[in-house]
Amino acid sequence: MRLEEAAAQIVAAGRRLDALGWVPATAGNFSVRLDARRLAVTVSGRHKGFLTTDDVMVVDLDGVAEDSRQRSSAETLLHCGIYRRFPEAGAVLHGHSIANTVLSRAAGESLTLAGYELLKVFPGLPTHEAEVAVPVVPNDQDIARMQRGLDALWDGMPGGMAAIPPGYLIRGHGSYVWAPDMPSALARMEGLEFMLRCALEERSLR
Ligand SMILES: CSCCC(=O)C(=O)COP(=O)(O)O
Ligand SMILES: [Zn+2]
Repeated sequence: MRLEEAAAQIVAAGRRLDALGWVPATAGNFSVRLDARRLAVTVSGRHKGFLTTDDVMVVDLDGVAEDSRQRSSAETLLHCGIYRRFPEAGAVLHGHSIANTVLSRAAGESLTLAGYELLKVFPGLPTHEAEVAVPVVPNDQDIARMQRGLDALWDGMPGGMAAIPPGYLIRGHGSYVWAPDMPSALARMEGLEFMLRCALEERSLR
């Protein structure tokens, strides 16, 4: 994909997720795969609801910036980790919603979503009669170390690549989702966040 098109998609995604309240302050980061070796990713520290195409830059799959004067997202290596592992990933979204933050603090090593119609946003689930165990990983300011932990987790998951859910939660921090393209990534994030919000509300009813 051309950088201009990717940047326009990222700017629009920022507006959408800001309208939903999932990227408060300067939280969140987004990316789109450009080709086999490069991705377009948000510049660090910008408010994601007010992005312009100048707030999107190019890095390689090791997180090295094409233009060394620009500083990419502090979490760039998590985006790279997804594109490196999942060849079908074309867009990655990260947000900090209240639901993902609160539930990830309370959860164990995964958070199971079961019985929701919106489970169909995940691949290979044609019915609500299913469950997805969304991994919950520890937060860590050392992002390279966090990515090594994710790689170890994915390596150890039974069922191979197809069984790995296209998203995870970072405890007390936020969610990551990915999909083949930006519209699908937005749909997955909205679906995941809807189910997390439901789970949170169900807990408050108990
Ligand atoms: C104020 S949010 C703290 C950093 C973070 O978690 C985030 O998602 C945004 O960081 P970035 O460097 O991508 O702007
Ligand atoms: Zn974050």
